[in-house]
Amino acid sequence: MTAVTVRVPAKVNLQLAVGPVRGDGYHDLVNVFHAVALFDEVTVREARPRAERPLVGLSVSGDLGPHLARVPLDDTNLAARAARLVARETPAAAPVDLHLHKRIPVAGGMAGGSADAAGALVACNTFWSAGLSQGDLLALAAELGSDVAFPLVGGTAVGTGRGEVLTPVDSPGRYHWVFALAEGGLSTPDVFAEYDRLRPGAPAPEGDPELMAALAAGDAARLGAALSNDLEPAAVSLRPDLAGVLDTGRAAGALGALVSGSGPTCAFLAASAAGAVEIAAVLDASGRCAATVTTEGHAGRAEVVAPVAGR
Ligand SMILES: C[C@@](CO)(OP(=O)(O)O)[C@H](O)COP(=O)(O)OP(=O)(O)OC[C@H]1O[C@@H](n2ccc(N)nc2=O)[C@H](O)[C@@H]1O
Ligand SMILES: Nc1ncnc2c1ncn2[C@@H]1O[C@H](COP(=O)(O)OP(=O)(O)O)[C@@H](O)[C@H]1O
Repeated sequence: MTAVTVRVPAKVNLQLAVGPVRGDGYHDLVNVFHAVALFDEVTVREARPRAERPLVGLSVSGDLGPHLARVPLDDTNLAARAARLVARETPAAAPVDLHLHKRIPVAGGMAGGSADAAGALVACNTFWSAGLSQGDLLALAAELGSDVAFPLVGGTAVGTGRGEVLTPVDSPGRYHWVFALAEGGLSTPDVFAEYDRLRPGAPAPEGDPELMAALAAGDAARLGAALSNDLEPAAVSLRPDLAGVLDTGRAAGALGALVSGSGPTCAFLAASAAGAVEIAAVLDASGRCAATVTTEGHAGRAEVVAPVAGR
């Protein structure tokens, strides 16, 4: 095999209930992940011959403008870390070049780095014929971050613990989404710290039965009304301009609106594909966001799209 490409989805959180800070610095969550059809692609190929061949070489491309420069190309890149974890389990692993083609905004609350890490786990497992099971990959994902396991499962799933313990949700609905992308990003730890400041003594997180009923029924209007994110006040406190973005999308007819994860991307649920295009047009014309993306959910999990056989 000379190359493997894995396509891996972004996420939005349909519910994000956040408990008090734990002894280890994390927060217990009830995190309803929903994969959307906005994909990064992770390609692994045999490393080009060069003077010094690191185990994992890294390059990045994409149309994200200035966002792309904020993707680290050193050992801290989550996808490179993921590749090295697979190599740890695969003594015969030969050096590879890892390429990330990014469409998911960076530090946008849509788990782009986590998606790349999940994609790298799947791609390296395939490329090196490492033989790791889905359970093995989920365990490695949890070592990398709270959000890395979800793209290995895809669809819609409830995350508990710090978000890494996943229970898939059966949902027949096909939902139409608009994402309003922001200039700049928000740091996830900063948003959790602002949450602790705004809400000392938060209660233990609880799932929302109304949201689960809306998902089971595939009822977009009901789902829109049930969307919730405990981190939203913290994200808006750090980025007050997001309040205007949310109001603009709501006034344009969104069934529901919320900050995605720790933000600053804002997500809007539309009644139809045409409705999503209209909401996006209003957001674009408002000048309140950097760009918009319309797409659908839920999307599938990380999957190999282009294995290239032979040498
Ligand atoms: C908020 C969420 C919602 O899905 O997503 P993003 O907005 O980042 O996409 C996640 O919980 C982010 O998960 P992830 O980005 O993987 O975070 P991690 O690397 O595990 O942790 C980074 C930091 O975030 C905080 N953190 C993260 C998860 C959690 N359950 N409690 C926390 O307090 C901690 O300060 C931690 O040091
Ligand atoms: N492959 C990657 N893509 C994007 N960011 C990455 C990656 N690896 C590490 N990072 C770092 O992770 C931070 C969070 O990025 P990202 O996962 O895109 O956002 P979020 O956690 O808000 O969903 C970035 O600011 C960047 O420094």
